[in-house]
Amino acid sequence: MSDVVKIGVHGAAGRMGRMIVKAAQAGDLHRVSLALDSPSSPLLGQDAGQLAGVGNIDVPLTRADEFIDAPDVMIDFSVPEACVKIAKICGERQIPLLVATTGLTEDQRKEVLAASQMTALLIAPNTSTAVNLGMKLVREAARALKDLPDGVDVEIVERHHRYKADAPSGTALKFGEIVAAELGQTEHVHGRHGRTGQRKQTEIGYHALRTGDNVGEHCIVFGLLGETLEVNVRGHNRDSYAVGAVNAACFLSRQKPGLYTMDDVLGF
Ligand SMILES: NC(=O)C1=CN([C@@H]2O[C@H](COP(=O)(O)OP(=O)(O)OC[C@H]3O[C@@H](n4cnc5c(N)ncnc54)[C@H](OP(=O)(O)O)[C@@H]3O)[C@@H](O)[C@H]2O)C=CC1
Ligand SMILES: O=C(O)C1=N[C@H](C(=O)O)C[C@H](O)C1
Repeated sequence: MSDVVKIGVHGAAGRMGRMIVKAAQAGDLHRVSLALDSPSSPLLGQDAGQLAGVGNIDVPLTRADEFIDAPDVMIDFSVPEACVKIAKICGERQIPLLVATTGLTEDQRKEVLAASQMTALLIAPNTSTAVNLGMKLVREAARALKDLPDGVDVEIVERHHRYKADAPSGTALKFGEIVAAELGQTEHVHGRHGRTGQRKQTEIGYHALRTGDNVGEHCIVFGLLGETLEVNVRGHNRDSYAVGAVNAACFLSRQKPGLYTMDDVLGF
């Protein structure tokens, strides 16, 4: 039996989907066997490799609601509504699934999570190694600063390209979740405007910049009296997300049903 991991890409014609196709075709450990996209995509039928700029790979872009042959693992970089649908299919067909799509509502996230009862599932708002290491550093910083007599103010600034549809980023929300768990913050404040009054100690602030073609930057600010600590991660291009996603997918393809994290993949 071939050891080459057959990868399905959901959202394959998108900015990230094309990067995933390119990364999945590199080397000899994995290959794209399925490329799915919107049933209304004008690109249906076109070769996924051609769309990704890597030449013909004999994998046509196919409607996400009409695929027969199951891959060894599915990678989802799509939109929330489609993510929920593919998670249901992958759960029912026991296809391991990496969910990278962000902007899901709490109800949508719960629907996706149900798939982990039947197959291996990893929900990763960010598949970059540097970002996930940054999350580890932020957890340590919050843990170290949580009992300061004068307190610590945490604000998260994220920067993304003008095309991004959700705000703040899923990565920023995950950073906030990590900080809140350590500091016990309960109020997530998105932007500020008007006479807000003094900042409360229970707040975490989020600020989203949308400019140009920024592929993703996150700065977690720990404000103390007299000094500031910042953890900053900046993407140069989308390669870090794509390589991280393909590595995570190959990890998932070997796992039993259950919920996994990027820390499991990276060994952090
Ligand atoms: N976890 C991570 O590391 C990262 C996560 N992301 C996240 O990935 C997601 C995608 O980002 P990006 O690639 O920039 O976005 P794009 O909009 O470029 O890609 C989304 C793709 O999904 C397709 N799509 C829309 N509706 C459906 C459907 N019903 N079924 C299947 N496919 C559908 C879109 O097709 P169409 O254009 O025709 O609508 C498009 O091809 C975002 O949520 C983003 O936040 C991004 C980078 C890194
Ligand atoms: O939309 C993007 O581009 C990105 N989205 C993800 C998020 O919302 O965290 C990950 C990365 O920051 C790029």
